[in-house]
Amino acid sequence: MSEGGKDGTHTEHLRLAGVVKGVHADLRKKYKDSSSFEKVWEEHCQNKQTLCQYSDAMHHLAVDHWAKHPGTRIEWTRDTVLEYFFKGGLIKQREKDARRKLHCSEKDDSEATQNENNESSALPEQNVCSGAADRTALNPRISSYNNIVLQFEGKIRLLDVGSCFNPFLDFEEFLTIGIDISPAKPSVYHCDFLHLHIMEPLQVAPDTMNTYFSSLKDPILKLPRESFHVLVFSLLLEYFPAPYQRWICCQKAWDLLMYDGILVIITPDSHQQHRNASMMKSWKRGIQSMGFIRWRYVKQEHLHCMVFRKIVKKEKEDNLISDITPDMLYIPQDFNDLNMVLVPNHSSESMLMKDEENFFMSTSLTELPLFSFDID
Ligand SMILES: C[S@@+](CC[C@H](N)C(=O)[O-])C[C@H]1O[C@@H](n2cnc3c(N)ncnc32)[C@H](O)[C@@H]1O
Repeated sequence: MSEGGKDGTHTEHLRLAGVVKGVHADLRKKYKDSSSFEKVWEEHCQNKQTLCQYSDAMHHLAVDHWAKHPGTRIEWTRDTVLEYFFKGGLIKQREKDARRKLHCSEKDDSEATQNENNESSALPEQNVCSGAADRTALNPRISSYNNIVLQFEGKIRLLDVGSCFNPFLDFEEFLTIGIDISPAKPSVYHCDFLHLHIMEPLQVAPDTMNTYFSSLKDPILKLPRESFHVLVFSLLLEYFPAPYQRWICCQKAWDLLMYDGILVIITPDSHQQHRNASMMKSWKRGIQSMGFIRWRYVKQEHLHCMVFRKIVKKEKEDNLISDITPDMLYIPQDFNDLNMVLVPNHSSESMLMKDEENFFMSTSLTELPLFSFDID
């Protein structure tokens, strides 16, 4: 490619990144200046021109500038989902659950009470010790708990929230439903996930379920509880200016997933892994308090990639006495006005966030993991 061509590509990359970051910055500013987020969000969703510019820019950024090589967040998600369901991931977790349950019952027999006043008492693994397995047997809503791994005559049902350009559609292992407030492709359904209504579960056979999801009507206003094997939030949560919106999204993910289903969260961060380690710990604790357990965490050069498995939710009382709040799903941009810098010659897109900057400016998101671990 000629120098002129490279320059042209670089300029276009900067322009697209500017559009995306400009929309994020504008939304955050309006949220900070307003007392009603609902109003800000409603106006945002009605601003079709801005939304279309954003989705078009995001689509081109992802397809023309980031995804020139294999190994993107999309491939990482696909490989990880397949590993979890088909290459022993889930089975190993179930074996660990069984061992833990055995260990807990042995412990219960030998020690009547041991006051463990430490952080681990807030972890969902303790659910198993505190009777969650019994609740699983008793609660009819949890009837799918033991079936999920056996139900794959069909495809893995995957709900891609904030899908934009439907990057998972072509993977034949998945029955993909892409939803977005502003789809960049006709195959993506219009849907505001924040206002999605959750219906009662469909009590039907898996193939009937798949037929149901293959014939959804646009826009999507409601979806049945406990019907997806996978939910994906790829570059979604940081779009929202308020932590409680991220919280609502994770709670809805829990509602929509089958037991043992997984929530994949991918969020940008171009710093070294340790820089925002406390933020990731906070996310982990907050999300786990909703009835998830983190199965995998990978830090790539520009991304945090997380997988949470849906387990039995803790009893409400546990959360009431704890310090769990939606603010745990914070991002640096929430309170870091110092991160705002003015970029000359970018007029309306001049408010750029340093924490987002390296990410959206990076030429490809294909780096190998810097850091990765499973839950134990
Ligand atoms: C940064 S883009 C990510 C696109 C794609 N997931 C990816 O990884 O490249 C964020 C997307 O989330 C969408 N979005 C934001 N809020 C949403 C909501 N409440 N419901 C559905 N989609 C939403 C935006 O329209 C945008 O397309």
